[in-house]
Amino acid sequence: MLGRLKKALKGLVNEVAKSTKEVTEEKPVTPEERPKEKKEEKKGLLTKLKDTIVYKEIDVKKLEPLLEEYVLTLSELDVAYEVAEELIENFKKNLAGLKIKRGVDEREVIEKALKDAILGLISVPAFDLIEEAKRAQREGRILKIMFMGVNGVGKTTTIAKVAYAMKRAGVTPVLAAADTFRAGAVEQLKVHAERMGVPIITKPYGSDPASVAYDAIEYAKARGFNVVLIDTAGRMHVDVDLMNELRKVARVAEPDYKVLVLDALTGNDAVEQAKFFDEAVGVDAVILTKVDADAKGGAVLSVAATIKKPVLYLGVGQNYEDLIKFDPKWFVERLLGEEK
Ligand SMILES: Nc1nc2c(ncn2[C@@H]2O[C@H](COP(=O)(O)OP(=O)(O)OP(=O)(O)O)[C@@H](O)[C@H]2O)c(=O)[nH]1
Repeated sequence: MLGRLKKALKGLVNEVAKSTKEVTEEKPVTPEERPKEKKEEKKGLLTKLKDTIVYKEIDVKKLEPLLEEYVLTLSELDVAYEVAEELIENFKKNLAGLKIKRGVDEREVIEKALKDAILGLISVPAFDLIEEAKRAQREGRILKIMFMGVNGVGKTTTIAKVAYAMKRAGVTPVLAAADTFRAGAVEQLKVHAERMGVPIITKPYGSDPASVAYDAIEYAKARGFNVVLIDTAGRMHVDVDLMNELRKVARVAEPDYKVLVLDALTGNDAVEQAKFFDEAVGVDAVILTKVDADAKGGAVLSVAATIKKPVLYLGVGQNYEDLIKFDPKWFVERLLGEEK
């Protein structure tokens, strides 16, 4: 998971660490720092030590070619080019003027500069769907979440994972099988619903998806459920009909959150999909799937940095439990911290 990106970033830290140089600076001695009268005779050596401070700094200018090379390295690992550029630019700013004191591990300081650069790109206010579900239940209202995404990204599996997590937290959701475009999709979601013991509202193949969402909300109201998870059809994002259909589902269901499911393995295309869906329908948050199978790792960074919408979860496998909460700090630790 994220293997190659991790390796590249560690490599970058090492390269930068090699280019630190020692600086010796004369520091004027203040009267308080002057040795006391009695010790006057020993003054010579002591004063000299006190007068000079040695630290290391990084010649960022000299590093330019290396850093530029890293923009390319990162973009080969699915970090969108503009994100890679911004990341390196921020890293450069964090390095400039750094004074690494004697005895301090320079790698740690450089690592922190890189971590901060990444955090600056991906830290956007997030929310927790499970906590939101619990809150809706406490307040006796209905939380509506609409899931979107192109074919095969893992949308149905992700809805099942979210439903599972909610059920475990004590909130049973109602599923709305509003992907009436693909006959198999309804069946697939039904299998999950039965396995987990959560209600599902379905309609025959070809029915109006907005009406399925509407019925599921009515069902939840009538039976006292507090969450409705709406599946929608996955087709290519450039499909105009699909986008109109999604807008209609959104208009009818008035979801609290529109969550876009993206596949980490699609790399830069995930970023394009995110932009497209955001412009066409509006996206509140993202869930990134198949991160377990993603050796490159850049998609997570790119998506979070490009659309400035929170990544809520990462899908890390095919089981219901394989959904982990995404936290930017956890993510940078995972990338640059100790091997876990
Ligand atoms: N390794 C891995 N596989 C996943 C993950 N999430 C989903 N999958 C697999 O991806 C494949 C597609 O998942 P679906 O849930 O059917 O995808 P979908 O987006 O609903 O597909 P459509 O219904 O065609 O739109 C399935 O084989 C899932 O098991 C994940 O986080 N990791």
